[in-house]
Amino acid sequence: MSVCSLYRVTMPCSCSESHLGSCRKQLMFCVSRGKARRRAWTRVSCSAETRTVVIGLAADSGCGKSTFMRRLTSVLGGVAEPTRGRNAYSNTLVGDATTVICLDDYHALDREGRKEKGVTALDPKANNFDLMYEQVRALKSGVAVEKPVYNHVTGRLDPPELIRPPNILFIEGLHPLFDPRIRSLLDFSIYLDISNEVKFAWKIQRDMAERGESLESIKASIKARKSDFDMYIDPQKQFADVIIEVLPTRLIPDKSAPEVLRVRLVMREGVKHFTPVYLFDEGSAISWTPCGGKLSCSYPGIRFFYGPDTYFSDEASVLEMDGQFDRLDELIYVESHLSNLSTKYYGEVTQQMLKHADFPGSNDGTGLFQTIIGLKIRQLYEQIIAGDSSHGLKRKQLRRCLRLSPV
Ligand SMILES: Nc1ncnc2c1ncn2[C@@H]1O[C@H](COP(=O)(O)OP(=O)(O)OP(=O)(O)O)[C@@H](O)[C@H]1O
Ligand SMILES: O=C(CO)[C@H](O)[C@H](O)COP(=O)(O)O
Repeated sequence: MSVCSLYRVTMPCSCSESHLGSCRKQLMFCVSRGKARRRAWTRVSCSAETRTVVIGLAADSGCGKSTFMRRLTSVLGGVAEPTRGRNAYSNTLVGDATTVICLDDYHALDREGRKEKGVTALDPKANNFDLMYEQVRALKSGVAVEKPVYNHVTGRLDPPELIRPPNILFIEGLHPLFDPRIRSLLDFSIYLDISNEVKFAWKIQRDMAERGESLESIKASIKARKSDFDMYIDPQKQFADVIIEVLPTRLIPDKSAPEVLRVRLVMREGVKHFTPVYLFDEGSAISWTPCGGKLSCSYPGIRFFYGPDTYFSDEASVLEMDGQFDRLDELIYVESHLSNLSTKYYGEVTQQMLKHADFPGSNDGTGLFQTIIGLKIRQLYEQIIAGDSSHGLKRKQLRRCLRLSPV
């Protein structure tokens, strides 16, 4: 009887039962005289995959990126927290499955340098796109990086921090969609398009109430950034897969009331792993005023609209919500009329919204659409990983990526 050496092979497989993990199977087999004799599947384990999915979130400063990120990381499992350890001024958030890096960290000119050269942080000259590209590319391929840290308190660059590749990497900031090399690394992209009236209202609320700035200085800062915003930030929306537009309501005639919002979720057609959400009937144009016995609406009420549209000459679907909810638990009524939500169980959108009822925008379309995008990103991630796994099962590829180790 020949002596048999035992080998173990680890290979990917699909893992529907896992939340955000992926599945690895181990095959034990016995080799004698160069031939595999006996084999047995030994273990199926759900574990973090090395594949990093990269999502870009672009918006001007004070447009709700951090608030959006808090919702997203909650939907994706876990709370994203500041990186523990060395730098208290780190801008990075690390969660169980996600890492959020803020692209302010790639400012090539610090506050003093920008002042000397007379440029704003929105100007590409003030940012190091080569390094941004190299580091996002490294993380996407599973390699940790030493990322710079821009310190918003001192206005200087601090010593770099170590960033390990997560399951999902969010790059948020002023320019995630600016450089074509970086755009090519993104699996999905979002642009927050906040109208001037609303941006102004949010900025006043934050910078006056929380940071003690004067109304005059806020106005001056918005004015000083306006031309660079129009030139370098706003055009990025043409490259986004999904755009969330936030505008004043149309429900109150002759008044731009930024406290009541009309929010439009623009979803480009044909985006890989993303199916647009629809109301009642896919592809139809529908206007819906749901305020009746099942949804309490005080003045000025709520109006939904859904229909096909074009965005920068591309086909898109738009879902719009104007107005605000009185009672968040009644959102289930709206949720039950929406399709393609990528929920895992009935009422998941409502449950997520109730969980974070204290976040800004929870009673209007901003919170609702951010939550839906979170669920869509979760599905996108799972589909990408499942795709990798089933490809991994193809024999030729499998041979290339097998890790063969004697037991
Ligand atoms: N959906 C919303 N509804 C109402 N207010 C909001 C909403 N989102 C954000 N805000 C408010 O706007 C202000 C800016 O939000 P946030 O800090 O999330 O923006 P940001 O884009 O991360 O800003 P920065 O880039 O300057 O750090 C905050 O005061 C926040 O409460
Ligand atoms: O636009 C910004 C962030 O999105 C900031 O203005 C930019 O990062 C510069 O920061 P600071 O004003 O703290 O020097």
